[in-house]
Amino acid sequence: MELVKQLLPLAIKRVHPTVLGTKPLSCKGHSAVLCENRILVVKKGSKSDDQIWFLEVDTEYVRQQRKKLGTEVVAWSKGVIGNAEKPIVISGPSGVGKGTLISMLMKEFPSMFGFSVSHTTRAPRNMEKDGVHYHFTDKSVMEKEIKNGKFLEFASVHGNLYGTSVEAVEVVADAGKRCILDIDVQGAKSVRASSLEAIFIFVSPPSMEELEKRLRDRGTETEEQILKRLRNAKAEIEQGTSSNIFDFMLYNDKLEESYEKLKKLLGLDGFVAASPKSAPKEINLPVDHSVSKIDDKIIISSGLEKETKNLIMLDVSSLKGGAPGRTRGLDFQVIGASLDKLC
Ligand SMILES: Nc1ncnc2c1ncn2[C@@H]1O[C@H](COP(=O)(O)OP(=O)(O)OP(=O)(O)O)[C@@H](O)[C@H]1O
Ligand SMILES: Nc1nc2c(ncn2[C@@H]2O[C@H](COP(=O)(O)O)[C@@H](O)[C@H]2O)c(=O)[nH]1
Repeated sequence: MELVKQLLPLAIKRVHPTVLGTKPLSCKGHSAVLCENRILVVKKGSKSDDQIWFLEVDTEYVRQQRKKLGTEVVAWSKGVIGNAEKPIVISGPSGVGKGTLISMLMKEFPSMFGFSVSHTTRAPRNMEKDGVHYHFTDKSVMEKEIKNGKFLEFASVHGNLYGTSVEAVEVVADAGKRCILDIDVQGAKSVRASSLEAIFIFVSPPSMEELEKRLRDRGTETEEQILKRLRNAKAEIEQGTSSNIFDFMLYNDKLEESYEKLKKLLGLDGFVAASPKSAPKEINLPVDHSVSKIDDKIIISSGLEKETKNLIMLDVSSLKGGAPGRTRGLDFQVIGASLDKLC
């Protein structure tokens, strides 16, 4: 009822809110039901991985963005089946080995992790591919997109803009994978302050001398850029090790040992990468259906006569996450042909 009170004046005044998040593609119709601070939308005739969407109207993220953008805001978040775990934010000074550790993880567990491809205004390095390593972008374009609320976080790092778009995180969740973000300390601080639940790891070098050696040996930066990155590294290490942004510190001395420690803190030590993923329970919702809500349960019913009704239940209390990004943990239960059990 509170949400209706909030939405009604907007509808009467014909307020056009800023719409954040990727919008659902059009479909043959939809049903919708109010769930506290968001509207659950069931698309008709869509594929099983694109049936449930949430239009967030008064969630923490929406309130934050409303304040930040100074306009009315709503945000889309797609419901994804299964329970992919929280994203992982990996931070640390340039050259410490974040990218190397992430590549090792993605190589060993390709079906488990997906990389959040950031936007940047810096020029591509020799081997870097647009859309794979970064989305290489013009400064003016990126600044406009920042104003339009496209980014979960952004920062000016070593003289260039870098940012994580909401879409970059959503693409990974859609693939049913756990998202890894490689971002600087300012970015980690912004994500920590946002409503995206994540775990935060700070990678630190054995010494400044070793950090400098790694940066120089990598051979990707000019002398001027190396010196700038090393100057910034001191402040980043100070912030990373003294603030309460990070859940874990990872000391990257010997690479293989550090990788084993990383796997341990992610609960992956002894995990057999080839073990089959438990298949998520997919249900094709009927095209003709109605949706209702009983306490925390959403009931999707099809069939006209009471005796022939097919009932599918979704427990909204077990949902996790939401905008920015996907709403995880959709779990449908076929509960047969009677509502009596629930009432
Ligand atoms: N434990 C290690 N011991 C020695 N060399 C390492 C170690 N970890 C990474 N390196 C090397 O250090 C260099 C920098 O690593 P990497 O590119 O992964 O750093 P990064 O933290 O991702 O840097 P940036 O933030 O600039 O992207 C690479 O050449 C890599 O091979
Ligand atoms: N705040 C953000 N920082 C980012 C993002 N993507 C990368 N980075 C950080 O930038 C530096 C430099 O990266 P490089 O590729 O130029 O060497 C490094 O510390 C990255 O972690 C981002 O989206 N947001």
